[in-house]
Amino acid sequence: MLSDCLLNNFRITAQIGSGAYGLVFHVVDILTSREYAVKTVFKSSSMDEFYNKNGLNNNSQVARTTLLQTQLYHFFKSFQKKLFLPSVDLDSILQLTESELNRLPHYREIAFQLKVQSHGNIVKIHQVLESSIATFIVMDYYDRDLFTSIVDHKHFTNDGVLVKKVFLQLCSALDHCHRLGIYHCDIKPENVLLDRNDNAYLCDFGLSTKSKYLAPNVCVGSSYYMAPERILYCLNTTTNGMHVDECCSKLPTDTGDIWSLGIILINLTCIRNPWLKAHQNEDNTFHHFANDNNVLKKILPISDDLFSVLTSILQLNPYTRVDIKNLMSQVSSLTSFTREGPLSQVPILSNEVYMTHIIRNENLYLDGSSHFTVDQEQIQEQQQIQEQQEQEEQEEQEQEEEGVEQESDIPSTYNSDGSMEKYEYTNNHNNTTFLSSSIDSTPYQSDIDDFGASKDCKFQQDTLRNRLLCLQMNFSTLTDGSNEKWLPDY
Ligand SMILES: Nc1ncnc2c1ncn2[C@@H]1O[C@H](COP(=O)(O)OP(=O)(O)OP(=O)(O)O)[C@@H](O)[C@H]1O
Repeated sequence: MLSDCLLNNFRITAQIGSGAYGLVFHVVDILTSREYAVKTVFKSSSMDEFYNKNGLNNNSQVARTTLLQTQLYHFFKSFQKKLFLPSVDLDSILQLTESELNRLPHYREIAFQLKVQSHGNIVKIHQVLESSIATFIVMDYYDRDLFTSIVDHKHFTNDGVLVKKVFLQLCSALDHCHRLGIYHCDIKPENVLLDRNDNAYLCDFGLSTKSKYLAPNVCVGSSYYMAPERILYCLNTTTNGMHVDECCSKLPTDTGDIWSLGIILINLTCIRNPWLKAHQNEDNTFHHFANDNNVLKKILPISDDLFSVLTSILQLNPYTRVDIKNLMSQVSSLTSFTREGPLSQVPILSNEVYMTHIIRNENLYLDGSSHFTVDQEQIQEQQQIQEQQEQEEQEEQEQEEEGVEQESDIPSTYNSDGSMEKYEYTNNHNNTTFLSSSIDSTPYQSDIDDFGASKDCKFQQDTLRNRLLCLQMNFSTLTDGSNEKWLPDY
């Protein structure tokens, strides 16, 4: 519908993605013939006006994409299909203060991505164009995402080095984000893009946050990949030989991302998800895993080596999860992913392979024993970041003490696209969790600073994800007989 529309020097060729408040287009620069992706984020005020004017209920997810397309079409049409828009200085976006970001919530995603995009495995933003109804984010374009590549193309089934490469690049990108104080919170294969040489690029910072800690049960992310403490925080959990303190009022955000990496590692090696959600009461498989993690070996064709890596990632206690550097070291040293088949033998990565194909622009390197060491420059950079974070935390604390109202940096900007189903959890004081389908337009309402309060939180479940097989079975039957019959073909 929008093909042949011109946005400055970019010709729109096709729509390649959609969200509740946004659409993603493939465009070609008519001056250089280079391809780009343009994410169009509609301003919530313009959306509300549009819905009200047309007497529409903005809760209908199915209708949303069409409405966004229609609104954009009319906008282009009123300018003879040629829009000439001013670009916003990228440095000025990086300088936006917390209160400015609260007034311009759709700029939060852009600001966070700009902050981390110097890493070679993060999608780069080139321009931000501003109009009255939407902001257009011009980014590098990649024609495959990791989900399609794993599930549809079966691209990783025969190539253990490729699994390591993509996984380690993703780890490296995430480590970079965490070192800069940005926590992605929506790590999943759909948010990892691949270039023609199978290099991975992390995208979609729409749910990312600067909060180093989140209250238990603050649900943020996509259900299959979400860490258990974001879904149902168990008091006095003692499973898997660990103990989560009952009094814990805040939990680290970074280790939630690490949990998601563990699920991606399972996707890459087994082409399946272990459970629909890490909820002990509502997910049978996860419930059994929480009582005995050896279940993973029964439900997945994984080698003992991979099992031990997964055990270090999928710790119920967020504080005992492996850190990213150790995880990278463990994965690069793995000699097998599965018990049988092409992934049952995988080479250990040499320093050279690691440096050339995996880390590229980073300062990390492997020493002879395959452990990561960090150079002096990196240590200094980390110290500076840590000092800056400590200063920010101190300022926040001072503000709190002075009674200044805290501003949450949980995104509250725009919805997920029609392909996602959203579910709302309300966790009350009795620790009873209700599940109800929600088509509310605001993804997250939690006040993250009010740790004591009951939490209203919502998270998304991508219906398309059902293409990735999930092991949902009658567990007594599983433990009864041969496991193989429960393993879907792949
Ligand atoms: N730079 C890009 N190159 C190619 N495709 C892209 C790019 N950015 C996004 N896409 C495509 O558009 C889809 C939606 O993009 P993105 O996830 O950033 O938007 P969103 O509105 O936040 O969606 P969601 O609600 O599903 O998270 C992606 O899954 C991907 O298929």
